[in-house]
Amino acid sequence: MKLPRTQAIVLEAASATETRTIDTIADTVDENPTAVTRAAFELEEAGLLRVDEHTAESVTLTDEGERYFDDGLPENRLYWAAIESGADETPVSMGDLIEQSDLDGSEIDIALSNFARKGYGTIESGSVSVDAEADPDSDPEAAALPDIADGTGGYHSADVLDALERRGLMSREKTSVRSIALTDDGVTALMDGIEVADTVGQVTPDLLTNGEWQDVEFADYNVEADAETINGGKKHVLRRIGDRVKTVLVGMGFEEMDGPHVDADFWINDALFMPQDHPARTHWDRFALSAPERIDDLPEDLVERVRQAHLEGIEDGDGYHSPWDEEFARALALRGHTTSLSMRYLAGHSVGTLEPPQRYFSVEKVYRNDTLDATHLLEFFQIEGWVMAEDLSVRDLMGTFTEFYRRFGITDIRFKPHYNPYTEPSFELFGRHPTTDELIEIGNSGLFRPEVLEPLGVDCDVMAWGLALERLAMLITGAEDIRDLHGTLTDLDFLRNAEVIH
Ligand SMILES: N[C@@H](Cc1ccccc1)C(=O)O
Repeated sequence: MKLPRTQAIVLEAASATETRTIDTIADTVDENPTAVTRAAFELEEAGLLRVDEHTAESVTLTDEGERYFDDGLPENRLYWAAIESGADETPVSMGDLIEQSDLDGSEIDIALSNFARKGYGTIESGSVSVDAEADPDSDPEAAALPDIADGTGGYHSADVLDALERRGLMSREKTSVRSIALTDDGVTALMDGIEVADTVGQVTPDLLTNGEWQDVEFADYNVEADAETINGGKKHVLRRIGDRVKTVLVGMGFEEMDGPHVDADFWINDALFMPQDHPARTHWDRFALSAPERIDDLPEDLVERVRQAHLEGIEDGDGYHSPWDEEFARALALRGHTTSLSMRYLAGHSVGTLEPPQRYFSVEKVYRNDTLDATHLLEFFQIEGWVMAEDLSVRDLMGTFTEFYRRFGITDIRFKPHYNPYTEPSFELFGRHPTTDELIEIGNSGLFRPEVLEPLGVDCDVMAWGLALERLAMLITGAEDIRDLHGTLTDLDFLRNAEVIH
């Protein structure tokens, strides 16, 4: 029988009496496992081999585990230091021991709790005594570390592996292992003799340049063969959705704004007619800067007009009549919303005075001192936007959102009357989560009040909004916990597989 080279050597390396893993075969024939897998599936198709698949668990040391493998477990180091200080005869002061054992920071706590757990001795009112009979070197956790390090740790008892995993010294990973064995037909084929056919599995640069590709016979390509999954680098799902949002908004005629992440309270709050004693302006909610503490320059005329609006109100309105302090307005903080950018643009401070009609947006990070939970992060992306035109109404606002979300396949949008110091009327937006069916808040919006617009020098209508990119991402991907999307608890499988419509 004639077989392509890889198939021939794989068949010869296989046995009828025992199954051998692809990795073992790959080692024996000195080929890469992917090529061996491909050949094995082709041989299976020809009825010459059986390919079995099962999942196996492999265990590896974490960085911390590696460290203890090199230096010894902290509790063992404490034990030996104690023995050396004679703590098997008379108790020794803990402070001295810690110094001698060279344990640092978090290792001390780890050493103490495991020392007690493993019965190496007792710790009483600051003194340590050890049990001379204890044998930390044959402690099963210590004994498992070298084996895990060289890849044979899987044979240790589940209890020991569990304990190491709980301590964060080891992690388990499931891998799928394929093994092969000869079928009867395979044995017969081998006995009849195998010849290597001149087929080529892959086009190489050499074949192309020397022209041989014209003469060689190519191996059939099995598109159904199970191949190794390669997780290549890709843009983060949130970034992909953010990019899509930008494309959609640009398509709807919007231009992009940018500006500082750290900004003066003046732009973040005062220009928005947020009273200086508003609860959101306390240290509870904002991340204030200590160096530098204040912005150097603010546009003086504008500051004066904003101050007037706060104190006395504008023509048809009434101000807050509460104190307004320019120093307070100069304080710097991480922006809690990107409406600071809208203020800079509307004031003519970023790209000069703007005449209606205008449409602007940004998809940028904002920072809030919130409590982390399934729907809140301390930093998130806001989709800020505004439209400046004559005679805008709530209908325009709703129409814009309906249009925007429709581009992402989201058609069930609800509006709830709301209050913002800077918009009137104001609406919160809700969207239905595709898997939980719950309505989740996805944004906040409204028409800027004259108290905001007049000092900025804008004499037509401006409707505006701040939408949460992460919430949009939850609606698009079905993620139920925002922490799956970014942060330290991200679900890697989710990030690898989540689809974003482009
Ligand atoms: N700044 C608001 C969003 C918003 C922007 C503009 C107008 C109305 C609302 C928020 O962060 O929730």
